[in-house]
Parts: sequence; C-alpha cells; structure tokens
Amino acid sequence: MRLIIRDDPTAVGEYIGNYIAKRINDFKPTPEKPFVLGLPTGSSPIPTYKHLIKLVKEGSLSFKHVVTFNMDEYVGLPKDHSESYHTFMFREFFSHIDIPPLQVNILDGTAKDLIGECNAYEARIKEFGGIELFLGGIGEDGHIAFNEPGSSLSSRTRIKTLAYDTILANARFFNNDIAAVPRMALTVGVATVLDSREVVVVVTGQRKALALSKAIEEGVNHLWTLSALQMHPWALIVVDEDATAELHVKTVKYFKSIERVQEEVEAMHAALREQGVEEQVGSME
Ligand SMILES: N[C@@H]1[C@@H](O)[C@H](O)[C@@H](COP(=O)(O)O)O[C@@H]1O
Repeated sequence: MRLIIRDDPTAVGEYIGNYIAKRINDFKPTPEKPFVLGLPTGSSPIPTYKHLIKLVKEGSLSFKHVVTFNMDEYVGLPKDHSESYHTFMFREFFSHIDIPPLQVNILDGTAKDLIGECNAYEARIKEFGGIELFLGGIGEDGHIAFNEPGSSLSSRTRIKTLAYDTILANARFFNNDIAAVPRMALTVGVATVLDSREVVVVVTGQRKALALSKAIEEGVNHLWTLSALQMHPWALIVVDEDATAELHVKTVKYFKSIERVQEEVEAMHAALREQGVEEQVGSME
C-alpha cells in the first residue's frame, strides 16, 4: 500500500479529487463501459467531493458515464431523512455534478427484506463488472464502511450492528441524541472492498491517528478492519499531518520518500494498463 501525507484536509481532498478525476478520464468511460466508483459518507470525504464538484463545474471531469455504489446506509432511516446517507450523498455531491440519478446505487435501509437487499447489491456490483475504484473513509475504531471491529475479513454486503463507539461518534449528526442514532446499518463487506481493483482511503484528524497506526504498522487484524487493505494489491491511503500523530517517524519518512517516485510508478501503471497487463500492475505495489 502507499501512504500519501498532505498538510491538511483541504489538501487531502484536492489530492484525492485530482487522483479520481485522472482515473476516470484515463478510463474514457462510455455508456457501454462505465467507470464504476465506490463512495463513502462522513465528514472526511467532503473536501474530496468539493474538489470533484469544482472539476465538473470547470468542465475537466464528467460523471455522465460513471456508476456509483455507496458503502453503507443506516437501517430504518427513510431515504429522505436528513441524516440518511442517501440524503447526505445528494446534498454533498450528486446534486452538484452531472451524474444521472439512475446510475447512483445506495443500499436501502428500509427494504422489507434486508438480506435480499444486501445480496442484490452484491449481484448488481458484479453485473457492472466489479468496482474500479473504491473510495473509503474510516471510523475512529478503524472500521471501513461499517465493518466494525470483529467483522470477518471475508465479509460481503450485510446487516451490521453498530459498535457503541460508532453510535457515540455519530450522535453529533443526531443533535447529540444517542438514542436517535440507528443501531444497525447495511454495509458492503471487507471482501467487497478488497474485490475492487483499486482502493483509496481518506483519513484525516488526530481522532483517527491510532486507527491509522494499527492499520499500517501492525498486522492484518479483524479488530481494525482497515488493516485488511494490507492484502490489497493496489491500495492508497491519503492522510493529513494530524492523522500521522501515532505513526513512527521512520514510517512517515519512508512513505514520504517513496512518494517522490510515485509519478514514475503511475506512468508505468498507465502504460501497462494500456497494454492490458492488469495482473502485473497489481503486483508492483
Ligand atoms: N459508516 C461511516 C464510515 O463509512 C465513515 O468512514 C465514518 C467516518 O466518518 P467521519 O469522516 O465523519 O469521521 O463514518 C461512518 O461510520
């Protein structure tokens, strides 16, 4: 995996926004071959969404041929609830870009058959040939999507009971009323994320520092589900300085030094992809 460190959340958002824009533009998506993008909610990806919106408004990026799959949704919140992830995504992103709403996929936390909803979501991802790039965020306990500590690292889209820490952390969106935070969510699994061809994760703020160090300096562990990214051949974590607070100085120095050659590696990846040599692209990480 690679770790990119930027000064602050705005610079992180610009970096990831430009990165995703380049991926989409290089892919040259068409109606027959759309770019399939996985997306998260939370405050961390907001600067990225802001930057992507700016690129669309400037005309250097389009989502006309992009299909999206969101990571998760609360169980029991109607789509039009102010704190549903559905509302969040349209408010913060989709209603400001040129994506046709039919190309947006978000789990329905009010479905009568929640298990059927999860299975259909996995099937739909497969129908589109899998996810090209999954953008993710993490919780303070290192969860990716809503894959709370103890989640199976081979999990698929399913119903998940939220950890008490997550309920506490998310109470800020429910007027600090812990009782108002849903107890369950539908979430893509760790394996769903790992199946995507590329994973990019945004981690900002000191609150996430312990989770970041556990995920990249220690072993793969179901208690910090982000650590499963160590098994992915093409994973990138983009963080701000605050999020590095618990990392060893040598870890930070190492990743900063390898960033210098990143552009060359990128150019090499692009050339290999054009030749259709996908497998080798992965094993270069
Ligand atoms: N299910 C979401 C996660 O997908 C997200 O990564 C996390 C972080 O939120 P924030 O970026 O606001 O810290 O919030 C929720 O738990």
